[in-house]
Amino acid sequence: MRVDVTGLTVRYGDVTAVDDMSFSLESDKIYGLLGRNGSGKTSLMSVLAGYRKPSGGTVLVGGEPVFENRRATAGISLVRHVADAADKSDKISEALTYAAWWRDSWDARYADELLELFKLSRDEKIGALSLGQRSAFGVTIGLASRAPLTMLDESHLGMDTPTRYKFYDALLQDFMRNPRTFILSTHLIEELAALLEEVVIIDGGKLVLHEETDSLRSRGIEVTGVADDVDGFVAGLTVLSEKTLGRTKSAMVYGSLDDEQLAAARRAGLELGPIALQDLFVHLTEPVGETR
Ligand SMILES: Nc1ncnc2c1ncn2[C@@H]1O[C@H](COP(=O)(O)OP(=O)(O)OP(=O)(O)O)[C@@H](O)[C@H]1O
Repeated sequence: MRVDVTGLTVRYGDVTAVDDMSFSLESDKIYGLLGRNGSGKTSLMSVLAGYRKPSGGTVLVGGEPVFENRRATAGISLVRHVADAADKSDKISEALTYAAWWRDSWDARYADELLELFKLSRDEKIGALSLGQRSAFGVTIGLASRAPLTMLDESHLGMDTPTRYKFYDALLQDFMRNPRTFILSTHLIEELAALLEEVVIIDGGKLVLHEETDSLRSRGIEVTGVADDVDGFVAGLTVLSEKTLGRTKSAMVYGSLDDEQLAAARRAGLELGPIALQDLFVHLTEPVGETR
């Protein structure tokens, strides 16, 4: 499902959470939505889901405005950190019935498969679930909705590492079987990078960049080698982070290297690799003057 956002503004009283934002997302791709705390991710997704009326600008999903448009919102699923569609005293089975009622595209058999994958029982009360289990239940609702636009807001919260990887695998497998547009908001870009075709970074309610993940990686480079050689090589370059292990050092450098620099790196026996996206993200959203 295609998404077109033009001049979108979301205000809460005096607070501008989304500030004149414009971008378009194509159908059937997995997008990462990245932003620091309070950058406007949840506000943006709430408007895309039709939960909230924009204060200004337009949002079209599949070419249609979404606010108070039942036909458009039937094709959209937004799962926030907690299973907010469900009453905490509801059992999982009751919450699933509600989710199924709301969506034409709901796949009950797939929901059961996901419950089994995440080891969730239908008789469990939502309020009795741990944070990680609630997140897994949210993912179950999000994936089984099979909505043409599915948005998962920090859906990995509280999940342990094996569960997060189960979630990523399930999402990718289901995306390949049933392509649709996913927007995944996350702080764990490194873990998700293999899934994300494009990344949207926002900061202070503004769009910072919208770029293919591979092209984002080419904005920097990791330089590894003997510590003194690395230090000599990166002098004068923008270094985002450094790690030292014994005599070996790795430095994340922002920007690309020219042919001369590449040749110098080879001569010095330095290894060059892709930059850590997490470091790039921090750099691109770092307030001026802030150091880590
Ligand atoms: N209901 C509200 N009333 C007033 N201000 C709000 C409300 N919801 C969000 N805000 C403000 O809008 C801004 C954006 O918040 P939003 O929740 O959209 O950011 P976020 O990127 O999702 O944050 P996080 O990563 O911390 O969840 C913040 O300054 C926040 O304090």
